[in-house]
Amino acid sequence: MSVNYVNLDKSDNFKKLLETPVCQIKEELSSDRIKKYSASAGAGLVYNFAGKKVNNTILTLLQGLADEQQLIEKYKLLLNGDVINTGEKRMVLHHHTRGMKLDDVVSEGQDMTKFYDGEKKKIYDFAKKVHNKEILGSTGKPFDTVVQVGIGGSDLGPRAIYLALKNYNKPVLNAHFIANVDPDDANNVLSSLNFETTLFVLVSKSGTTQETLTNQKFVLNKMEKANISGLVPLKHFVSVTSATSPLAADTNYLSSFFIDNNIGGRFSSSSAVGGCILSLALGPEIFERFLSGAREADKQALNSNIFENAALLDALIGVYENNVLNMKNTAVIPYSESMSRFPAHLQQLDMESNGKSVNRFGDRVSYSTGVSIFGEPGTNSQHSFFQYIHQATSIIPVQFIGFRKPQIDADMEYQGSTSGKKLNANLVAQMTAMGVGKDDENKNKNFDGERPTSLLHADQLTPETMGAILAHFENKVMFQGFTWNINSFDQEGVQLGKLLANKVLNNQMDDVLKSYADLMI
Ligand SMILES: O=P(O)(O)OC[C@H]1O[C@](O)(CO)[C@@H](O)[C@@H]1O
Repeated sequence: MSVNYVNLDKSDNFKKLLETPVCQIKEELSSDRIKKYSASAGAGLVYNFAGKKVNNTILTLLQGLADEQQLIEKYKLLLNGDVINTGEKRMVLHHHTRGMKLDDVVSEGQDMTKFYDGEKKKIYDFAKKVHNKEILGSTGKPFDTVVQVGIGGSDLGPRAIYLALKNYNKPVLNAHFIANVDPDDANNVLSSLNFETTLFVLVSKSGTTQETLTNQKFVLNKMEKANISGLVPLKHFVSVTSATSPLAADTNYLSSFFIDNNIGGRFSSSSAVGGCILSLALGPEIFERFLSGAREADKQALNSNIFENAALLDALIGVYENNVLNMKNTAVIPYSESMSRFPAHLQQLDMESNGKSVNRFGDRVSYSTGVSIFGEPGTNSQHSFFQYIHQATSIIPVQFIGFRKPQIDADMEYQGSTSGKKLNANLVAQMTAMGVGKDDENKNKNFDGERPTSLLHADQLTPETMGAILAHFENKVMFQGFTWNINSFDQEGVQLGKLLANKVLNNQMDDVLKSYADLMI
């Protein structure tokens, strides 16, 4: 299959979109539209886009744009192991970690399905032995706690998913996370733990990340200082890394699990990076259900019809908002406290992937790529930054996420309604207020409306739904990257800061760096 990688501004459908009159949500929104404007995301997850500034003309052009930019063909090439990550000359294989593939893919002589399944089986066996108390701490006590030490993609996704699912099924082991090199944070987490019953999962794909290696030392130091008779600190550590990293050579860990360089950090939640902590904390069965939800969403994303492919449609509407309507921010608001860290994961996923200025061939692009993302759970966010979203002069599209049922059967009624009903009443009220607004003679109390919203909804936040939500956004980011003709899978923009931090630590500073350093060190 041959495809053309072409900049967005060369697309005829994009040029037509620029000339097409913008539609008004207030005029379009109706109960019929709310029923009709829905696309399946897989695994029971549905994307409702009735609150978007799109009509049939615009949607037809977005379908044309998807076809013209060969988005589905490019997804298929990615699945089949094309070197899609041109910057790092790598394949992009995170779909394969959840069993989503078209054909077998071989990388460096290795069948990748066998590799990912093999590491997953090693993790499941290890987790079961920990749960069955066949594997014990070095002083002979069973493990009751697991702590992931890692940062960025080695922290955000696994942490968000653990928090999302720990209410669904009581954790087998309680999980904690240490990411920041802030000593107060590591100290806080460690101060509440019993080292004899704690297992640490050190996660670094590169095995060179300064913060993670420092935090490993921090933990080891604390364990040594605790002076517990018979405690062998490294026998409370497993590592998750790539086979080529310096960590891979260290055989002192209790066990080691591997990923490979074809999995980007921010796309690694369904690999051993998420698999190890989530299988230990929640159990292999829950992780397997999570993977099946992600796989369902990946399959749905193969559909070339935008009305049957939520990730594709979400991606295209996002491009339309960014490049035609000039909206450069997106708020992601889950009406679920369990999803409190999911917006933070999306910040890395989306902004590290699509915050680029050059196309996949290294040429500067003349249009904007990526959006800035922020978010907090509702209803808390209503009492915080929603004033801005309702009445500020700049418009921020809102991506709502909601569930019809809570995870725990413990709701109660007060003033005629349950807490869960109040939560979702607020969600639908916000969507309506943002789209339709309210006229008032007092301009201070006037709501213009015309704030675009969408809703990803499902019955309940289950492992399958969580997998589908994760994959939905991964695939959305991928489709947007293809539409903008950029490489979504490298992250050169994070290197300069790392280099300069090392210059400060090694005392190799120029005047500007030295003057800033004098303020802080
Ligand atoms: O897993 P590693 O190699 O420690 O990297 C952690 C994170 O650092 C980054 O490379 C950015 O600095 C992310 O892309 C990655 O998720």
